[in-house]
Amino acid sequence: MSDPKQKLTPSEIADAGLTGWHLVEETLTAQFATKRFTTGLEFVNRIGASAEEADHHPDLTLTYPEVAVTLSSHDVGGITSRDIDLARVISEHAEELGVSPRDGNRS
Ligand SMILES: C[C@H](O)[C@H](O)[C@H]1CNC2=NC(N)=NC(=O)C2=N1
Repeated sequence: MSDPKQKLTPSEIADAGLTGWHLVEETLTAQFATKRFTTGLEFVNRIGASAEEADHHPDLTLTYPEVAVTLSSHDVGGITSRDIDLARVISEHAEELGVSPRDGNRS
């Protein structure tokens, strides 16, 4: 899982063991229950900063009371280690803010 340009297989993605993230049509998606709009906004800002740092960018939807995240690597048309790494960072931000993934299923 080290080559950031290598498209990962569904089983490699499952092996990453990401809680709350789901494989949907070549993307990795998660919904986080934020309870308050301002918490969602802070969550989105932290994700944005990490995305800039990584130079890898998710699709984000901020609503009340949820933030939806979709990750994929546009250049290869699928999921790479860049998405897995960013998903982990996003899950860490969620934990720090007390934001929980909508369910605990693994992808
Ligand atoms: C040059 C720069 O690294 C690329 O354009 C990056 C920027 N952010 C990106 N984000 C995502 N999700 N996929 C990409 O292929 C991508 N490419």
